[in-house]
Amino acid sequence: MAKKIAILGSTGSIGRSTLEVVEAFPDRFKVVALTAGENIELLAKQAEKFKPLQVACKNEYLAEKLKPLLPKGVKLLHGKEGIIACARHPEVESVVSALVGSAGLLPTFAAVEAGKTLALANKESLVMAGKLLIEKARETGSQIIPVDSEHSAIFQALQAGRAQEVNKIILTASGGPFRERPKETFNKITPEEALKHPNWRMGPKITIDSATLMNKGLEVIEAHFLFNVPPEKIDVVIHPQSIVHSLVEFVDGSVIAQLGVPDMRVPIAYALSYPERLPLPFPKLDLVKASPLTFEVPDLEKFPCLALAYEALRLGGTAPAVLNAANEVAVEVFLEGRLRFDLIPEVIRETLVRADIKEPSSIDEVINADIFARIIAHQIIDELEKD
Ligand SMILES: NC(=O)C1=CN([C@@H]2O[C@H](COP(=O)(O)OP(=O)(O)OC[C@H]3O[C@@H](n4cnc5c(N)ncnc54)[C@H](OP(=O)(O)O)[C@@H]3O)[C@@H](O)[C@H]2O)C=CC1
Ligand SMILES: CC(=O)[C@@H](O)[C@H](O)COP(=O)(O)O
Ligand SMILES: [Mn+2]
Repeated sequence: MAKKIAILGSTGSIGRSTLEVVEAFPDRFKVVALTAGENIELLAKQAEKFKPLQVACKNEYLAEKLKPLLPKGVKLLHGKEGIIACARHPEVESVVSALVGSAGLLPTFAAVEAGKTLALANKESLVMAGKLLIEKARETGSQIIPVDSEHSAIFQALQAGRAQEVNKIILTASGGPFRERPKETFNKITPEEALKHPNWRMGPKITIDSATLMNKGLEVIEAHFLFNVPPEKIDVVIHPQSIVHSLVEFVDGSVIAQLGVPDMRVPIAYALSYPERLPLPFPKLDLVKASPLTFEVPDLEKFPCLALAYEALRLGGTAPAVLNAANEVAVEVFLEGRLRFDLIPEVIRETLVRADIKEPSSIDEVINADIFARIIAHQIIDELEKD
């Protein structure tokens, strides 16, 4: 029987890679629902090809434009409610959460609330509301399987031992495009330069996060919530080749790693087929060609975002949500050309100082923290513009 899936964010980098996996295994997966933001032309093409029961896009205006492009019989929804309805669709077994940023929080939470298996790419939802999401998953029996390459690697490596035998988790980071660039020139970095990731083709937001190392910071927080490991047992090591996707060190000193070519279709397929492995028809790793594999200590002075993420995780409560919101604002404004690259961490640091941090008891409280942090971050950017 084909597994029935919903893909939230099917027009994005992860969404499109997921559909390539589905296309390679048409008997294994049936697309029930697809959602897009603004790219309704691509959504219409995907609907034509994969024949979902239901689709949703960002708003009513776009839905009106999408309507005539859709094949007959496909139900059309829009807005947050429409995307949430796709996540909760009664026929859906697995939800791929591939929205970017805080827009992913409510649909991801809805999938977990509905007890779906969650193939999670949208790391921001775990960063914002990790404790609440994990608690809800326990309550509903929803299984969360990571799609993020490092977390997929850790998820696989953890299967080599027991929870109490884990000494530490080691996340690998490529170091991004500015690993070797002198810090004194960071004020001159352009969006075009920062959008050139050395190893992965990804959406713009995560590509900038990789360039600041905030992506690794978000991944430390993601790992903490997914695997219930304290921050002091989560290390980051720079590995410029992105072949070793991450590692787990056990109490006996054994270190178990997962390796592979940098291709997101591999962790996506694993998250969809787990515990099975699919015979993927994609390029495999040639160890000799990939050599040498090298490792370095991250430079926290050059890349303060990583240290800020550890700090937010240690502060707890709404601090990771505040960090995430400030980062989303700073990245957006940087991409608009209105904020210097080297000021991204300054905006985040100052937002954390000014925000009111507390323990959230509901998703609504997390969303409030996100809204207030965005206001503060914009104020800080306005102040910086005046200087
Ligand atoms: N790309 C990668 O290789 C990896 C990504 N991730 C994570 O996966 C997630 C997705 O990343 P990626 O695929 O690169 O991002 P993209 O920007 O490529 O895609 C984002 C998707 O979300 C949709 N979207 C954005 N905003 C909204 C909104 N407000 N309402 C509805 N839909 C919206 C976009 O729609 P549209 O384009 O139609 O506007 C698109 O389908 C992120 O959390 C990222 O950190 C993790 C590991 C690797
Ligand atoms: C593919 C993936 O999982 C990304 O999160 C990737 O790891 C980004 O690369 P960096 O290691 O440069 O952040
Ligand atoms: Mn990753």
